[in-house]
Amino acid sequence: MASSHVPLLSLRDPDSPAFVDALGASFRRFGFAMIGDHGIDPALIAQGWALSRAFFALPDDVKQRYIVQGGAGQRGYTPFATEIAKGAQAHDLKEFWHIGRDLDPASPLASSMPPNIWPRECEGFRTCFTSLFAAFDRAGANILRAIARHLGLAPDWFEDPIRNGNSILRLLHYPPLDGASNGMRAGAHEDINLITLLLGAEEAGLQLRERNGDWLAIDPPLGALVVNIGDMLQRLTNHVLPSTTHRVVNPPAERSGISRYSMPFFLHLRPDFVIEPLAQCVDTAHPPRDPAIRAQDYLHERLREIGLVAHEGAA
Ligand SMILES: O=C(O)CCC(=O)C(=O)O
Ligand SMILES: [Fe+2]
Repeated sequence: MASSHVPLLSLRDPDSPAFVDALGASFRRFGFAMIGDHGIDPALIAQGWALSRAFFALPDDVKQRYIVQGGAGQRGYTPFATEIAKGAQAHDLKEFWHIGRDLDPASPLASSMPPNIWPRECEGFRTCFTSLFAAFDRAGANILRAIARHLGLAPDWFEDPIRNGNSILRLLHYPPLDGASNGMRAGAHEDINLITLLLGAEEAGLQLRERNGDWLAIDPPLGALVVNIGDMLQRLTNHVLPSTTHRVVNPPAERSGISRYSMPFFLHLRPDFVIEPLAQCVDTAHPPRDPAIRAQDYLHERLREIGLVAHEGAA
């Protein structure tokens, strides 16, 4: 079979027609892109990795103090084997920490974006991840400018829809496998949000599902950003840009004693933004596929499906 791979792009000039074309082509083909030159400070990223390792190395009873009861895993700590991919039999073999946007508590959006919590045990955590959140937010906005151009929209089209977006920075830890583990590091799923920016995929395991059903390993060079389309952008573009199914498979025996760490930034729309297919992506041959829905309502529907929001009556 002809080899296919996700090309490595540079974000040095996000408005250049060459970048816009290459990014658009990669997203249409794979729903994924790889960006080497993303502009996020390597020293800040290195500090982020060190703090993530330090937090997950804490004893379970300490980590569990940072579970936000009734918070749908949107802030703080979510223990090992809590999240489950939609329709999967076994829970994911991962634990994670979520950081959201620091919003003025008086903002009308504050009810759908709870305040952050911070682990006392890890000095510098708040400062580092507040800066990293802002850096991912900027890189994401640049990628969305290129996506807007690719779709024939004004380059600043996404600026207002993502202002005060309900984005989340996730620190992920996939612990060593003991051999008896039932399930997968992350079962096959699609991301809920607009686009995802992921660091850490150089430790093998991430795979995307090609249109023909084959699984394709994502193998970025050290430090590169893996970017993928989520369901909200798929809905907005009437499926022109596909939200591609992906998973994280368990390592071979010789790597199974090693933790895997990754850091996805789920870039979300403003909670009150209404997602409906763009006129640029609809014609008689391609009628609208999905009904209009508020970003916040869609998020809640999906969080229930993956086990993070309790079912009706249990909340
Ligand atoms: O850890 C990875 O490489 C991917 C994580 C992922 O797909 C997710 O958290 O949605
Ligand atoms: Fe994902």
